[in-house]
Amino acid sequence: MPRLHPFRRGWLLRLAATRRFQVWAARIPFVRRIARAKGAALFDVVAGFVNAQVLMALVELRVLHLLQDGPMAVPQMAGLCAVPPERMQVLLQAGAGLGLLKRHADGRFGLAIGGASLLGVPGLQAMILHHRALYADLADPVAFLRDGSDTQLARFWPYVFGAAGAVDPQVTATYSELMAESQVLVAEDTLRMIPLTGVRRLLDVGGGTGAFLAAVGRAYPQMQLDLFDLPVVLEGARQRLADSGFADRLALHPGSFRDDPLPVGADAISLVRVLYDHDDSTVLRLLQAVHAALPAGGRLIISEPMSGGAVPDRATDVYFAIYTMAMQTGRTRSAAEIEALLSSAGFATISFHKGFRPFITSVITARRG
Ligand SMILES: C[S@@+](CC[C@H](N)C(=O)[O-])C[C@H]1O[C@@H](n2cnc3c(N)ncnc32)[C@H](O)[C@@H]1O
Repeated sequence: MPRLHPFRRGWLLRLAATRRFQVWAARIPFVRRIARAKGAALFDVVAGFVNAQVLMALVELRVLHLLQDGPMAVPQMAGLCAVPPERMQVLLQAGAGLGLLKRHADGRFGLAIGGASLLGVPGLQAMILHHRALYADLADPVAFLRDGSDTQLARFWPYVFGAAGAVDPQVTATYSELMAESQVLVAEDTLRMIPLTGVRRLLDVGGGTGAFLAAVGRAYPQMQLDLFDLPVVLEGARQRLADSGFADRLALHPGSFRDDPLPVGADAISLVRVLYDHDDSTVLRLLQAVHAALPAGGRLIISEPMSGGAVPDRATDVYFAIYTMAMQTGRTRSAAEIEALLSSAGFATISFHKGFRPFITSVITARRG
């Protein structure tokens, strides 16, 4: 829609909210098309939670897996999923409505391309299932907004609160697995946007079990790799990376960036999906520590989903902003906010690279002057 003067825009908004306008709009062909598109978009928002819960049920009941070898009849699926047949029919029909399943002429249901693709995205099913905690927190959204001090999601991810060693290894393993699986797409996009040619040694701070470094290691066979994360997380990384094929160029540095200095010697440092877990003062201290650990001209790469800021973004300003709010400790920042923190920490030559899938990641690079 063309940009309107604020006065005319206010008038248009008041008009659009009247029933008379909507009746008129439905009669005029061109306006009717726009009104229908706006109506459909609005309905998508209204239906969003139900769509998401249908998806949750399909994943939890492993419906997509069950249909991997071919279409099945509703009674058979009902038996396998222990759901009454008439309810299973509704669920499968809903899955087809969402484009995940296909309803065949004989009434059986099979996988559609959408459902098959979902099975192919690494970590996506585990991600979907962990949303149970977020949805529980959002069951009363107004209560959540007024006082979000006790959320299930924060309990799901206790590592962000804990100092090194304060976290249960079992919980850490679950969390690290989820992070490592979902890291594949983040690494793919980050490395596509930011070639690391010329980097001799990369330190990945908060690098989890090393999934990002593994992708870097494969793409840059000469690069030395350093991984810094909480001791309990690096325990998991050690086993994972032992037979990765580049253990000889990888050094693990257990520690907490809240309390310990960062190792020096790398000419580039990456922070992948780290900043949005923490408040501004922790982020500023971390960026100052990164600045201190880099040599003059050293490079920092920040990769995470970012708010659209002045131009609100559908994915990051809804999903990630609410998600990080439920996490309680951090927030989804815009590129401009991260850039301001980088400047305060002493960085120069800061540039923003908007992701081609902003819901996966965007990147900011900066240099120590
Ligand atoms: C959201 S995860 C991202 C992991 C990985 N970079 C990725 O994108 O998959 C955040 C990481 O920061 C680490 N982390 C949190 N607090 C930390 C601290 N105080 N010191 C070091 N690492 C920390 C966590 O253990 C976790 O591995």
